[in-house]
Amino acid sequence: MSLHETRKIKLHQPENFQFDSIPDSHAWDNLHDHPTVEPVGPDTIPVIDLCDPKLIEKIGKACEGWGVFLISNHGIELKLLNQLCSQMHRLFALPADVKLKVAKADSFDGGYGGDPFSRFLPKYTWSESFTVLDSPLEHAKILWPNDFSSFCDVMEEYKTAMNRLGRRLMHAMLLSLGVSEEEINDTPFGDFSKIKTVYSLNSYPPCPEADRVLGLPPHSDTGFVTFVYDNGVSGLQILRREDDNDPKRWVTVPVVPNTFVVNVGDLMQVLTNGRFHNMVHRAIIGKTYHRMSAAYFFSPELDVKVSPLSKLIDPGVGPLYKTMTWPELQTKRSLSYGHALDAFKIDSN
Ligand SMILES: C=C1C[C@]23C[C@@]1(O)CC[C@H]2[C@@]12CCC[C@@](C)(C(=O)O1)[C@H]2[C@@H]3C(=O)O
Ligand SMILES: O=C(O)CCC(=O)C(=O)O
Ligand SMILES: [Fe+2]
Repeated sequence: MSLHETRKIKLHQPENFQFDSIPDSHAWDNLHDHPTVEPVGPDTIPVIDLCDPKLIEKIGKACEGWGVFLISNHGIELKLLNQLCSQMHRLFALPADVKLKVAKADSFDGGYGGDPFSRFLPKYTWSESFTVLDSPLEHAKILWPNDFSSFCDVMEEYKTAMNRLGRRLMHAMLLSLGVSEEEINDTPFGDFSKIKTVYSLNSYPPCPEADRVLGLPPHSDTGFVTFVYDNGVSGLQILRREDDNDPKRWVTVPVVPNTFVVNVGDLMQVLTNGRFHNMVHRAIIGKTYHRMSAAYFFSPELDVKVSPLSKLIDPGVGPLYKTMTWPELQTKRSLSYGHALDAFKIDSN
């Protein structure tokens, strides 16, 4: 398969590149719009131990002040996480023509593809991804006709573990805002068991001109929260700004063994009526190491209506967002790049 053919589906195929310098199609010119800083001093991203007696307080502070944090002691076995990384390696090591057999028909489908923003942006990303909606079985049977179950078994275990972790974290986040267990159980998602399973496995191959290419352009995720686990190679950056007077900067998320990065998504901003803010992030590329990550989008079933929780609505101000379903928000996102939530804002005038 030629580079030209793979480009038609807007995909970066590292094995197709024979280059002395990167092709212009992949060279971004606005990567240094804000300075990049290390996560130190005031930019130290919180690491929260899920067994900390002060968990609720710490989570609340991290969500209000940051929108991103790392979690340790999360209860997911290292053995499973190592298996997840091995399966990611196995998947992305497949030849391009095999991976393309399960190419996404549309950017919001499950399957293999480039990044979903490429249709809005002038350049291609230096990445590939495989998105799973519910189960990878159908695709895995095409990728590995004689051995699909080792991939599926690991993914099934990962899904069960992540849904349990997601529920636990959502409870802690809402408890931190004073929403009681009873009130959480009265939400349309009950105890957060009405959850749609969606995750993306991402691959960011190294690039000799790493500072001119981009893995994923800046975006916020649309679900409640996203859990990112990577293979120990750094590359995730978050756009930090404490208040309007603070200069924006890209903070590189540190690699801390056996932790997940958690970031607040659009639907969490809606649910908390703006108390917690979505987090803009991007993925950059390294010069030497191949980064892989699994991003688990903890989000409601597709027909569930999400609106600000009544407990969190200031009576003097009212709700800041209209009721929406996850697909309605995603549809807005698929029509333009950035600010999908604005379409659901309630004008306070
Ligand atoms: C269900 C999904 C979540 C997701 C859109 C998608 O249909 C499949 C991929 C996901 C992803 C990955 C990159 C960032 C993101 C914002 C995007 O556009 O596609 C997320 C999506 C999301 O959070 O809505
Ligand atoms: O690879 C990462 O660290 C981030 C991935 C991500 O932001 C996404 O899949 O939405
Ligand atoms: Fe993301």
